[in-house]
Amino acid sequence: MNSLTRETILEALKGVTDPADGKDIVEKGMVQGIDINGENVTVMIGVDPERGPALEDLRQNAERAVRGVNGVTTARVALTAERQSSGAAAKSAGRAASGGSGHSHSHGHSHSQSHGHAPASGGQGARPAGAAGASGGPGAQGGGQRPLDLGAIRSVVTVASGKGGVGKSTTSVNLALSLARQGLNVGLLDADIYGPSLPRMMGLRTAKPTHSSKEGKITPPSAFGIKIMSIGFMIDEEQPVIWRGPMAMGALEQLLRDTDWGELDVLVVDMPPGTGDIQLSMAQRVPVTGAIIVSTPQDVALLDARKGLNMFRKVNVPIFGLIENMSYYQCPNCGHVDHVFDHGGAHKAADELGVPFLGEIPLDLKIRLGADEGKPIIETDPDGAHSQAYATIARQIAASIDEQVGPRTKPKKSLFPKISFR
Ligand SMILES: Nc1ncnc2c1ncn2[C@@H]1O[C@H](COP(=O)(O)OP(=O)(O)OP(=O)(O)O)[C@@H](O)[C@H]1O
Repeated sequence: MNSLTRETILEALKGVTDPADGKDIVEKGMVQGIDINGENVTVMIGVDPERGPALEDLRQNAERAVRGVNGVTTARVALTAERQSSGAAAKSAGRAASGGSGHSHSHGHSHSQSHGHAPASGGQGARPAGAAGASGGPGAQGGGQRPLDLGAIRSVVTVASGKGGVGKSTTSVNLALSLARQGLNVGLLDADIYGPSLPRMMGLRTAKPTHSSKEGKITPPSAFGIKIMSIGFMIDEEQPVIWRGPMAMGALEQLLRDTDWGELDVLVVDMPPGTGDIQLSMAQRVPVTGAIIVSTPQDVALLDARKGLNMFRKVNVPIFGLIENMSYYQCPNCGHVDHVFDHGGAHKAADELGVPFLGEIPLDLKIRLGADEGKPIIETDPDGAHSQAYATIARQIAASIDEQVGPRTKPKKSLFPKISFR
């Protein structure tokens, strides 16, 4: 059982000072995020982007401090920009200024599980469109936020959950693979910039993106025929300062836009858990074609799932439906089905909330081991019952995509602005 806490990490970081004034970085509110994943700790430190290059010592000191905490095996510290004027943010991200860029980062605190400390995005509405713009204009509420132009990406499907640990990433991976097996060109974006798990789940722990021959673009690693991008590919001890300019959301936008995705029928986005600012920002800035909510059968998770639904509704993102994960346990020997939790809750909730129920995925060791070992069950047991369950859901998603953006046509040429990764 992991005994590491946010408090222990913060305590260690108190010994790290900002060379500008000798004050400790915790006191100064520079610690913007702490993610504890077993014995692996990732810390985000907010700095003025101008000072980024001069603060490598500070970063290394912080990394040493965290590594020195009892129980920590891997410590990663990344510098990110704490404050930017909207003009500077727009320039550095090569995009029109968004409501998210001129925020004041009031919180000097950190997080461990909620992942919810991205800049607030000004609370403005999105224009939820198919990535090709097919369902365009009418969804706008409040204006102000311009969704990114995703060029040759035909649709974007976000996989969200009201709380962590419900199996959202596992579901994203298996649905992406299932969609690919159904003949779609699929990409997978790990939007959980604080606790990225897709590199591990796709067997790409040591993979790295490379520079693309297309100017300003990076070629993402691929696994099982799917292109994957994750901040997890960049955060490591050798190459630690990855996005000192843009803030959390800006980094995510860069990942999205700088990646040479090629032509995709669907980009599956594994959202960070919860319904905080980054999720809202994502839903506003990315032209999401549809959202899927993953929930476990427990009531509390369902309450959280409702929050997730409401968030997407608020920004007019079509909800493709609810999935109940770890729904039941089927004995691998005798086939007996055991409803470990209060089975069927998600189905009932979906009915009450007027959203489609997409299906249920059993609690199964094979699914867990597959995800944890980078060998997703869709690949290891493509014809098994669990893969069939994912396939049934994937077919509904493919149909919903077609409903939103129209049947497959030749994707449009990318209109991404040119930005460089620093
Ligand atoms: N259907 C399932 N059967 C068995 N184990 C599962 C199932 N779905 C997910 N798991 C396991 O549950 C754990 C949490 O899953 P996962 O990381 O996908 O959740 P998450 O909601 O993305 O979590 P986080 O909020 O931390 O990003 C993992 O160990 C995973 O292997």
